[in-house]
Parts: sequence; C-alpha cells; structure tokens
Amino acid sequence: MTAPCSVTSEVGRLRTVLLHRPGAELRRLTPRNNDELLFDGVPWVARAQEEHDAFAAALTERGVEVLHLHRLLTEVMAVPAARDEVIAEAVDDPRLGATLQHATTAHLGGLAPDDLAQALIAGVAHDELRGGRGLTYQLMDRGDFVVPPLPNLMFTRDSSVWVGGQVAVTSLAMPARARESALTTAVYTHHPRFAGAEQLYGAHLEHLEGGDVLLLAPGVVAVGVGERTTPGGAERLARRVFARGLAHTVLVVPIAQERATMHLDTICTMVDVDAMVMYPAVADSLRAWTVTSDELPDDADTVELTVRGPRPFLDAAAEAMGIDRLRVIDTGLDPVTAEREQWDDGNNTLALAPRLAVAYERNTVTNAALEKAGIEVLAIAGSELGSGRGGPRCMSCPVLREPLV
Ligand SMILES: NC(=[NH2+])NCCC[C@H](N)C(=O)O
Repeated sequence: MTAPCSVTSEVGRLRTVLLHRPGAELRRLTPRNNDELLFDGVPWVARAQEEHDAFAAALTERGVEVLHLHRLLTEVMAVPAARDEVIAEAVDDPRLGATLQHATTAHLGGLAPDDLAQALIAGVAHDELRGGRGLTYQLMDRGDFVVPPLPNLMFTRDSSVWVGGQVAVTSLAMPARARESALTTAVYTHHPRFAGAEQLYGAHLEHLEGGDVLLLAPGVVAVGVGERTTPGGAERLARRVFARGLAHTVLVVPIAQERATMHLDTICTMVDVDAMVMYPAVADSLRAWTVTSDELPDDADTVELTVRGPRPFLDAAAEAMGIDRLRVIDTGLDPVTAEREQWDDGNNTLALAPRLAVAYERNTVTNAALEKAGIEVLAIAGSELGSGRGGPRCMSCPVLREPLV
C-alpha cells in the first residue's frame, strides 16, 4: 500500500519530510558562477554535508521519516518513461544546438540509473561529455556546463509543495532552478511511494515556488508574490485548491522583489497554531488580498474568484483562520540585528509540532525570542548551508503532517 501523504498546516506533527543532502552539485560553484547559481559564496562542501546530516539526524531523532530526493530519483531512473522525460528536459536548452543536443541525449541515455541521477543533479561539464562534438561543443569554454548543475536542489521546499493530499510540482522562476521541477515531476509521477498522488500544479505553468506557500491553518493558504511567485501563479493555485476542495481562502501577500525577501518564508514562518516568527520591519506593512470562491466548478482553471483587500496581513490571516489574533514573535527590536538575522534565515524555521521548531543556531536573538515565547528551538549549525540563503524550512518539503486536532 502507498504510504499516506498529506499536509494541512505548517505545524501539525511532522511525520515524513523530503530532503536533499547537498553533494557534487555544490562542488560546481565558483566565484564566477555563484551569483547566477544563486549562492552568496562558495561553500565548503564537506562541512555543508556535515551540517545537513546533523539536520537530518535532528529530524530522525524526533521520529520524522526522512526521504532523500537523490535516492528517490535514482530509483525512478530505472523507469524508461521517467528517464526519457528528464533527459528531454535536460537537453531542452537553446544554448546547445541540435548536434550537441543529440550527443548529450545519447550520453545521458547510456548512463546507469545512479550515474544518470548524479548527472542530472550535478550537471555535465564540457569535459565530462563522452562523444561531445559539433560547433557548439568546440566553441564552448572548458569551464562551461553542457547541463548546468542544480546546487539549489537542497532547498526542497521550493520545487514541490503538498496541499492536503495533493502535491504541487512548482514552476521555478530563476533559470538556474527551472530544471529542478523536472526531477520532482519524475519522482512524483513514477515513484511507487507516491503512486496515485494527484498533482495540483505543473512545472510549466505560471511561476510559483513552495517557499512562497504557507498553510496557515487547514483551509487557509498564504501565497507570497514577489521575486519568484507571480500573481498569475497565485491565481492559478487559488483556483485549483478551491476546485479540489483543499482550501477555502487564499491570502495573496506582495513581498519586496529583492534577494533578501525572495520568498514569503524568508520573512515569516508558523511556530504554533496561532503564532508566527516574523521579521519586525515588515510586520506592520505586510498586506494581503483575500481570495475566495463561491463556486463549485467542473473545470479548475475557470473558477470565478472573489478578491477583497488589500488589508493588513495579520488581520486578514486571523480572520481567515477564525482566530482573534495571529501572535507575532519578532526578531528583536534592534533593526540592525533583526536585519542581520533575517538575512541569515532567522525567520525561516521548520516546525516539527506546535511550539517545536528547528532553527539556525547563529540567530541567537531570534531564537531567544522564540524560547521566551514558549517555543522550543532545536538549533542546528548552518554556516555553510546558509551560503545558499535558505534555512530549515527551505531545506525541507513536508510530505506528511498529523492533522491539527
Ligand atoms: N524557501 C526558500 N526561502 N528558499 C530559499 C532558496 C535559496 C536559493 N539560493 C534561491 O535563491 O532560490
């Protein structure tokens, strides 16, 4: 029988989570390509792996089943249809031209499942391509990638997100990440673990990233729109969750289109059924549009939407959640400290249960504020992991959480 998959909140006890242990793809980062590949530096890979192992161990010790994306991908690379799909996506790149496209398809097609999974994640460098030939290949710099690596795959939050019992494979906005969803599509479509799981979204639809999607309460979804998720993405997700009965309200929350606030979860995450840790600089200015629908349509993509607002996010959220007030734990009153800790993902916590959250140890002021508010903090090291600008929430995709009682 297929194991259950369902997530209806941010804080229900976490049972199963999808992670990706960073590997060879991180060794591809250099000072020349790190900006384009969305890292703020060049991480020490062995230490990043140690930190990630400690993160995974902290989850396992708390009874969470950890699924590894690399392993699931290797397993599905034995399925011919899955191989064909991911290889087609990997070579669908106008940089290559037809000759190199054919050579790359042949190269990847000849790899055993584990080598293929590795090549899809770590990419294929110019000098690793067996049988590389043709004009493009010869004119390529030796340091160029025929298939670029996916160093951000460790941020599994962004390439898929579960809403109830359905999974939204997302459409990533940055070119450096777009191919990640080809891998999550293959896993969710072909891995027996997810057999029968209905898919809610798709890799080639309007941009939508999981870091922008917060399940504030059962039936209430907040979607940040900014650098990554577009209003069109939020709108399509809203139609689909309404049509499939997965939510009654979607709050669309504009966030500044800049790197520090690339996703909604960089400025706020839930730590209790009615509490968030939030970057104080935005707590009062964040606004939300409340989207609902009265229809029960046949076709998800034509659902009539009712849009109200904007109004203060905290008010709109409390109303949609049916509570008096959404409590805010902020990152301290000193704006410089708050800004530093926001940058280092202090607001990006992963709740394992109500009032129990994983956070980076370096954000001492934020963590102290959380403890003071009654939230137990499981602190993990993230000096190297953090160079990709992502914290515990970004690095995890919950697959099963217990429902809130
Ligand atoms: N959910 C998140 N906040 N994810 C962080 C992703 C970080 C990654 N380097 C990017 O720029 O895409």
